[in-house]
Amino acid sequence: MERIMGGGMLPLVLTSVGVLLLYRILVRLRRGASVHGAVVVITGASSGLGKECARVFHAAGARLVLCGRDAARLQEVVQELSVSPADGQSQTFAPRTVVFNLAKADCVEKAAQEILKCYGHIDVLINNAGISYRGNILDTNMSVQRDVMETNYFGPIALTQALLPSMVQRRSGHIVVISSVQGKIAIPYRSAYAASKHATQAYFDCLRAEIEHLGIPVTVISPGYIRTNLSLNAVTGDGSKYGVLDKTTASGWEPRDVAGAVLKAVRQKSRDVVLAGPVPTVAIYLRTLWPALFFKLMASRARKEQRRKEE
Ligand SMILES: NC(=O)C1=CN([C@@H]2O[C@H](COP(=O)(O)OP(=O)(O)OC[C@H]3O[C@@H](n4cnc5c(N)ncnc54)[C@H](OP(=O)(O)O)[C@@H]3O)[C@@H](O)[C@H]2O)C=CC1
Ligand SMILES: CCCCCCCCCCCCCCCC(=O)OCC(=O)COP(=O)(O)O
Repeated sequence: MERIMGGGMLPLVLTSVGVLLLYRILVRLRRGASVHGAVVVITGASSGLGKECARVFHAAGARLVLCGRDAARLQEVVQELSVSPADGQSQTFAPRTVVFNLAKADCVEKAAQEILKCYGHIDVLINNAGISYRGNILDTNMSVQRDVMETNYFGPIALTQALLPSMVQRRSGHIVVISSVQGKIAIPYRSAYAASKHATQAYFDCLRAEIEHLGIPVTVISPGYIRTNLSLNAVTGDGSKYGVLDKTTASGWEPRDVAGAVLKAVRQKSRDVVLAGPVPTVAIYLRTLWPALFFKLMASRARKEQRRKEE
């Protein structure tokens, strides 16, 4: 036995241990940084993707600050999380809540101070809250165009700018925004929504470049359809609620899976993530590489939708 260990076995054991260590290092690098104990702020945490993000970050041991307009719905999420299981060995923390309306400029600065008071600092800001829109530009009030911009663009950037100085001071933090495939391509009858998401993409791309040297990453996530209440809550051209669960939304990705991808993007500090199937992905490339064809396809889509409405 001794002869075997001294001769052929020892190098074999050492090589196996080396390979195992290398494998564990690679797995850890792929998984990225842990969020255990990290202070993670999530806007729009009362439903849909925000609520699922709350679930996965909570399970991973993050200290959450959940934001939304409705205190009672946020408390329901806190209750649900208090009985939801931790991910493996992680210790979990009871979430805090901050209630405010992102579309009201004068509320955001005060809310940012309240958020900072929860733990004294924040590690990750996930700008998730948003509303959608359905309408023909010809019949859409300017007030609706502005309102969608307030919720989807001005609110998130105001919150980001209010929280950023504390991250810069600590030279630590991470800004995430949930945009959409419609931040990369514009589809007909979604003008307010697509414009707000294009503006979001542009702002956070600028921010990424401006703060990279401070070690604060910026992640823009652009999902395709997700099975949430987004279309039910969408506004129409006259400001009334659309109130329909579209087929595209109902057959979209599971919010849980998208939230898992958000956690992965945070751990890996990804810069730009598109979470979509082959058709939207090809459409994004087409918009840049063959715009004339893309515009024809969009015009044809608009005509078809118009005919459907007239039938
Ligand atoms: N579902 C989809 O197909 C897709 C969604 N997205 C994006 O994902 C994000 C989450 O949407 P989703 O979960 O789908 O939709 P939901 O309608 O389920 O959730 C939207 C969330 O935003 C919050 N919110 C809306 N308006 C405001 C406001 N003025 N101030 C503060 N919070 C507000 C709502 O909270 P409350 O009403 O309680 O205040 C709610 O929690 C959005 O940015 C959306 O654009 C991107 C691609 C596809
Ligand atoms: C394989 C050949 C493909 C050729 C490309 C044809 C172009 C087809 C257009 C595809 C359009 C995709 C739109 C996707 C939109 C989307 O995923 O939006 C996500 C949302 O934010 C949903 O919000 P909404 O309120 O609109 O439901």
